[in-house]
Amino acid sequence: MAAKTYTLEVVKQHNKPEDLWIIIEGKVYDVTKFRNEHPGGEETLDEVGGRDATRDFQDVGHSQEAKQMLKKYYIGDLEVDKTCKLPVSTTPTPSLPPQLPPTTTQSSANIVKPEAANTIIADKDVAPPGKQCCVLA
Ligand code: HEM
Repeated sequence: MAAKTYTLEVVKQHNKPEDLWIIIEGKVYDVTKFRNEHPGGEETLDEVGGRDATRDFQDVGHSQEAKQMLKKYYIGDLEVDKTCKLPVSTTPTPSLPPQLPPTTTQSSANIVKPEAANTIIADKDVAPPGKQCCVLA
């Protein structure tokens, strides 16, 4: 069954100690029950409630055990805003013009190579690293 998805607007509403959700790497976690048990403190989680805590979570250098614990609090995925420009790794390959086989009058140097086309698109259309879409903004 497909995972439940939540928009950022919905997640934002769960930002109170008695109703606390956070986002880590595009996944939504309900940490309401965990906040009292968090070894890093309740306030730490309160501060990131209702928003993307990916960077905060990574900056601490959480152990493998901590990463395993995430599963317990997972409630669904963040719905991707389709109007956002995502990093190139998640952008579907753009459709390219059909490539004609080289003829005697057309040198292969004139054919647009898919890698080259991607490079141009990545240069002007993709959000700079660290500014991932609207989520971390
Ligand atoms: C569901 C999400 C989270 C889980 C399951 C979790 C779990 C843990 C665990 C098990 C530890 C003990 C140390 C370790 O094993 O790495 C820890 C420590 C800590 N966590 Fe989290 N954590 C979560 C989210 C966060 C977030 C979002 C932040 C920052 C905003 C944070 C900040 C800290 C800090 C500051 C410590 C103390 C590190 C230290 O004393 O060295 N945690 N966490």
